[in-house]
Amino acid sequence: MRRPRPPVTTSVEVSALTVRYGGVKAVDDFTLSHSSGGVIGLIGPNGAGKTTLLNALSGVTPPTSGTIRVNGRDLTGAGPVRTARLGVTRTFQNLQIFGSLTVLQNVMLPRTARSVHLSLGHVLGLAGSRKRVEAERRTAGELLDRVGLGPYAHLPAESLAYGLQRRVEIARALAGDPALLLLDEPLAGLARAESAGLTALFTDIAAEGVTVLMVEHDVAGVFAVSDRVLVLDHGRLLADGTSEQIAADPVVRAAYLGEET
Ligand SMILES: Nc1ncnc2c1ncn2[C@@H]1O[C@H](COP(=O)(O)OP(=O)(O)OP(=O)(O)O)[C@@H](O)[C@H]1O
Repeated sequence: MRRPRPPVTTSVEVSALTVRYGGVKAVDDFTLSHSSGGVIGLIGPNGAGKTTLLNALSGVTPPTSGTIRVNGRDLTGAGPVRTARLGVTRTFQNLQIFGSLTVLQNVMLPRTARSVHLSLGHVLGLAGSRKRVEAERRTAGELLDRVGLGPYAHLPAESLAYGLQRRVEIARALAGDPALLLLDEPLAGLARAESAGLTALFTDIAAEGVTVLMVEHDVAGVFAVSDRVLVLDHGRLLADGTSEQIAADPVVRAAYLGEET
C-alpha cells in the first residue's frame, strides 16, 4: 500500500479567467477560491467550456486574461510541463496512455522523465541511477497497488480492459504527486460498477490531501462523489454549491437539465 500522505490543504485561487477563441469566449471571467480539498465536480451542457477550463488550469491552453494560483504559486501561462511540476496534473477526455508500454512503465514516466540525469544514467547503467530507478519502480508499484492495478503492473497497458486503462491514466497523473488533480470525463464509457469503483477511488485520493476537480457528464456520479459542485454555462459560472444545493437549484435545472422554472 502507498503510505497515505497526511491531509494537506490545497489552495486554488482562479481569478477572472477568460479564454477566447476568436469571437467565442469559451471561458468567461471564471473565478474560484477553494481551500477545503475534497472532490469538486464541474458540470455543464455541451460547449459550456469545461474542457477549455481544464486545459487552462493544466497549462495546455494559455488564458487570454486572468490568473491561476495553486498553493500560492502563480501558474498562469506556465505551460503543461511546468504546471505539472508545480502540482497540477490531469487526465484527458480521450484516454492518453502509452499502450505498448507496461502499466508500470506508464506510471514511472512522469517521475523518470523529470530527470534527464536519471534517464541518461539509467541508459548508461550508472549504479546511482540504477538505485534511484529501483526506488522509482517501488514507488510506482505502491501507487499501482493503491489504485487496484498491482496485478497488471507488467502487462502492456493496451491489453487491459477500458476501465482499467482509465485507472492507468489516473495513476500516472498521481505519480506526478499533484496538489490538484484534474479529471476530464473519467466516468465516460464505464459500466455502473466500474463508475462506482472509480468514484470511491476519487474519494480516497481526496482523503490523502489531493484536491480532485472532475469534469463529468454523469451528473448522478458527480452528485454522489463531490463535496462542491460548479456549474458552467456559456463559459460562465452559473452556480456553485453542495450537490444537494445544485440538484435543487431552479436556475441550474432550467439551464442545464432543461426544466421549466
Ligand atoms: N480549439 C478551439 N478552437 C475554437 N473554438 C473552440 C476550441 N475549443 C473549444 N472551442 C469552443 O469553445 C466552447 C467551449 O468548448 P469546450 O470543449 O470547452 O466545452 P465543453 O463544456 O467541454 O463541451 P463538451 O461537454 O461537449 O466536451 C465551444 O463553443 C467550442 O466550440
